[in-house]
Amino acid sequence: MTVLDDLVAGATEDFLRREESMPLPVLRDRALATVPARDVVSAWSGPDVAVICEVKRASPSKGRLSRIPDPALLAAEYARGGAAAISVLTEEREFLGSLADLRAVRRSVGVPVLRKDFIVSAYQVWEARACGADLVLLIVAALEDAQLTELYRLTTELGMTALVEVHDEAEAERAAALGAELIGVNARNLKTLEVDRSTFGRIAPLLPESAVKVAESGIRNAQDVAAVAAAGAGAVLVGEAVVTGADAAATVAGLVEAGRRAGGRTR
Ligand SMILES: O=P(O)(O)OC[C@@H](O)[C@@H](O)c1c[nH]c2ccccc12
Repeated sequence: MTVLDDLVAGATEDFLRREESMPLPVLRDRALATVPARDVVSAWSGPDVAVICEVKRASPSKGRLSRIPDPALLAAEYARGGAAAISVLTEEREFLGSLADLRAVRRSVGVPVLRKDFIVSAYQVWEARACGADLVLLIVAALEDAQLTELYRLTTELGMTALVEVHDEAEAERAAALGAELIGVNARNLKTLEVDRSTFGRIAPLLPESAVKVAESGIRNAQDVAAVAAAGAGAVLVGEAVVTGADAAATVAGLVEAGRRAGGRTR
């Protein structure tokens, strides 16, 4: 079993347990009664590199990163620093997240919110919407083509945007074939947990020009933002660097400023 297999197995067990207390028809009614999803991609099509900041307490590779007693407050700090969106890890076992975190964050900010989890079933997509999510992560490495297509369609039908995550050339091809408009390139190999900062530059040229490309993992500072921007990133997704810094809003503002410079604008 790879780390990814383990995470998927755990997330599956957990959603099946939740489904026992909230059957799909009930969840669907909730999701359909939730405020509509916020628009994502059109807002990020300008020259600036959008900065997506993550609420991340822990990870399998690093263990505990930050306590984050109040995710809503942290997300508000990210937004104050200029974050274009907030990613909320809802995986409970290794990342110590929850759907309650997602709901709280969605209420506290005006920018789009991503449910970051190991999504392998329609149930989890409905859950995301019922908690207010505007985006969901779909990890190509965790999904068969038929599942990927089904979950992508459902996400779009519910008015949300899918961030389709790839790690290698073959996955890039599958994301392109899907017609995904938002594609994340994860520099962390979910099988080995190693970060390879050359990943984005290698994979991005294989993706459709029209897709907004998100550089994920291992972004530490302004130089890292500039490097992926030069390789075609329209957005960056940052976790560790923003949860471990002393002043989250200031750290985010520094990355946002780097994203503006990369886009050729200064203000
Ligand atoms: O903390 P970092 O290195 O800035 O990485 C953030 C984000 O890219 C990472 O948390 C991530 C990317 N894809 C994932 C899939 C599942 C869980 C986590 C992730």
